[in-house]
Amino acid sequence: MSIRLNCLSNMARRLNCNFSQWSSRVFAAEFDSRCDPVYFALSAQTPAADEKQSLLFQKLFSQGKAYSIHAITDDRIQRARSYSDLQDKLVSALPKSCNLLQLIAFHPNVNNSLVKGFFIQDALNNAETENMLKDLVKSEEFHLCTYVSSEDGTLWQQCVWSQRGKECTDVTKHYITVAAKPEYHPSLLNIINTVVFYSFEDAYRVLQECKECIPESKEVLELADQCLKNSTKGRFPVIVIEGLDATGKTTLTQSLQEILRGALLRSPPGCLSQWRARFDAEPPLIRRAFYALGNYISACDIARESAKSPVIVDRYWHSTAAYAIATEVGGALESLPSSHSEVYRWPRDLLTPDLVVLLTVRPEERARRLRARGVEKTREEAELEANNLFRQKVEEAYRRIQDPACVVIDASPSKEEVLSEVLLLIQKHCNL
Ligand SMILES: Nc1ncnc2c1ncn2[C@@H]1O[C@H](COP(=O)(O)OP(=O)(O)OP(=O)(O)O)[C@@H](O)[C@H]1O
Ligand SMILES: Nc1ccn([C@@H]2O[C@H](COP(=O)(O)O)[C@@H](O)[C@H]2O)c(=O)n1
Repeated sequence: MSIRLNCLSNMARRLNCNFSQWSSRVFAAEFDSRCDPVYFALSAQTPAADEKQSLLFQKLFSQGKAYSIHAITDDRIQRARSYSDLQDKLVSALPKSCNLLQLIAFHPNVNNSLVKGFFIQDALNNAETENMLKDLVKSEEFHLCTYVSSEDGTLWQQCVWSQRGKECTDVTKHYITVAAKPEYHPSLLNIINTVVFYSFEDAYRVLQECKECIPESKEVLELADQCLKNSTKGRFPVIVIEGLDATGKTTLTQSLQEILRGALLRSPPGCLSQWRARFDAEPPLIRRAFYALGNYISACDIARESAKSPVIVDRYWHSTAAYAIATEVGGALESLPSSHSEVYRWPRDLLTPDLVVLLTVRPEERARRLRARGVEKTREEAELEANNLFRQKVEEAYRRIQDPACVVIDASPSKEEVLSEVLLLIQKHCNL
């Protein structure tokens, strides 16, 4: 069986072997991002045997040998980067007999309590797997557990492994019980200020914390320092064009610029282009903070240009938030935060456009355009094409963002038809 990697993310605060820290956490192991995870908790007491529970745990733990592992550090930047490194190590070094799943631990309804790691099923109970995982624990960066059953196979325990001198041994054991499915998907606990930032300061702080490990952050921060934090819009309208890849944003924004004799800007702005690939390679916490700051830097240009002419913007805040939310939230479309959730609010200190148009295109037409263009796709866009569910989630998140909400138009018709529809919208919303 090949290594299967489901949707992934980052870890929260330091985890040690103190049972009290873990006892109230719920764990979720995700077999498939489209289905509900298996939720389980730890218990100090021997739980009553339960046939249904036992069958569920058989599926999870008894595939040869099972392990869980996650990074341990208080530093959120280091934690996010360790998680990414761990993912790379596991994907490249685990034997083919292993199945790699996402494992998260969280306190239900407690924001930012989510801790992310991996669950490993080794069908062949390979010594190589155990040695590799024990080596990782030696670096003291990671916390490793194994899962063992009672003799009759009805009860399961989690054993925490720890480095004692030269030996890595299991030091504590806790019973495992099935936990209730939480009201909201646990990934919602870590959206605000982890992948979506609602103020200049919050995004800026992340890059400040990165200065040592990512020297390029200093240059991005210098650019951010130069921009006015509360950019005020000029008297001309600001029109943002949003949409998934190949929905026609570039085509439309160029036509609008010509017809309205306006300025054409984009987010992230050109001055950040040289660092984009660098930050795209970083974990979501850092990558999303970079894009968030990009919006504030673009806002300065928008403020300046809107004093002189109408401004057309190719992607802005809606893109930053929609992609971040859709990527972070595992599971089905229904797992997205509900329409009234605060995650869809506009940042209080970011320049607000007069009109945001969301271009939507039927999936077949979008795929046709992508093929016709024949350009290399970014990792995320390649995933978009492969993953129809993710595409739907990004689009739905776009639609839910408020104040300003986007006006959705079907951009599947010809370029001329799309342009005239958007010009009508501009007339209606922007007094042009
Ligand atoms: N209304 C339309 N009908 C048919 N083809 C279109 C239409 N609008 C754009 N296209 C074509 O679709 C392709 C993608 O368009 P475009 O580059 O404008 O999209 P985009 O949203 O800017 O993509 P990206 O976000 O990847 O830059 C181009 O080849 C373009 O000529
Ligand atoms: N304001 C923005 C703009 C873009 N992104 C991220 O970039 C990707 C799409 O950019 P393209 O240049 O390919 O159009 C997308 O994956 C977004 O995550 C952003 O976050 N904010």
